Amino acid sequence: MEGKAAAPAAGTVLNALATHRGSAFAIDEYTTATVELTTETEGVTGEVAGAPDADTRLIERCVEYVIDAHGGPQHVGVPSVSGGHVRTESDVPMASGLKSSSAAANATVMATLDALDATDRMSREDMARLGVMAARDVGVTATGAFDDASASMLGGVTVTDNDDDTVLARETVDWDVLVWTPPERSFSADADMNRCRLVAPVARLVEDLALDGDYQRAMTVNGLAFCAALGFDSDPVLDALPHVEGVSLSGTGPSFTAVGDREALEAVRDAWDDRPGRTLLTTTQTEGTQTA
Ligand SMILES: Nc1ncnc2c1ncn2[C@@H]1O[C@H](COP(=O)(O)OP(=O)(O)OP(=O)(O)O)[C@@H](O)[C@H]1O
Ligand SMILES: O=C(O)C1=C[C@@H](O)[C@@H](O)[C@H](O)C1
Repeated sequence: MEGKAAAPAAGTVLNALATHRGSAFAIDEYTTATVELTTETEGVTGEVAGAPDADTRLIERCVEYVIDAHGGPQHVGVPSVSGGHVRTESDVPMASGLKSSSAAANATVMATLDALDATDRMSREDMARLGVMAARDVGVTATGAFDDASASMLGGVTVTDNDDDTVLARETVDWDVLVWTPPERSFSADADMNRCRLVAPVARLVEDLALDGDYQRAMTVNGLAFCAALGFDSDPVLDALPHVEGVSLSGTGPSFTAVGDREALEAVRDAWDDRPGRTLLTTTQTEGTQTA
């Protein structure tokens, strides 16, 4: 029994760390999960291609949850599924603000369902919720990050309430996207929630703008507020503002994303290329997570 799925990374419109309401958009960069299930051995093992020391608890827990729900004798007969192995391969740098954890969880949940021939037994929103449950269990998230998970699962841009894991709004968007990823990492679980709560009034304004569909201005206000709250230099935002309306720190950093038309983003790239790390010109993604 083998299944495979690919989930897109995402960028931030509104960081949920202040109010637990967030907004994110899917981008055309992927994490792929391959899952093999067995009826012979007990337990689930995980592997991240090219990163032998990576923490695999999130993807293992995702497989376990899907087996618990859909791998029993009533679904697959006897013997039922008892274990498996999951391997991820990713273009999305880990812990860089581009929602690597949500992409890994979504790809793994859908790949496990694919291995069970059961992708039609769950709604896509519920698949994202299962990944969020696993992320909460293993402690890789601050709020559950349903904003990131839903954007990566459904594609387009979503606005969510991460306390009850509901989608408040979803739209498809067609933007070019510039990403700058510095060499450092920044784990969401280590973010200073107390400092983020200080910018809650600004986060509520960003939410209003996002729910009005004014995503790009929302993003920029978010970027300035969360650079201050999370201790990141806001100069990358200022570099971009002569050229685009939408630019922000993504997730809990250190990556930044800018959105707009390609010519404007090429001008931003000239400025961001002087910084250490890598820049990438890509686009938004509207299909979300898919079997591969
Ligand atoms: N390709 C992957 N395969 C397996 N697990 C992964 C993968 N990518 C990320 N993870 C898990 O997610 C954790 C990083 O989560 P974290 O939320 O800090 O990063 P992020 O999602 O990239 O950041 P942000 O939420 O700011 O965008 C890793 O420690 C690992 O547990
Ligand atoms: O771990 C979390 O709860 C989050 C992490 C970041 O990606 C944020 O951008 C997101 O809104 C919530």
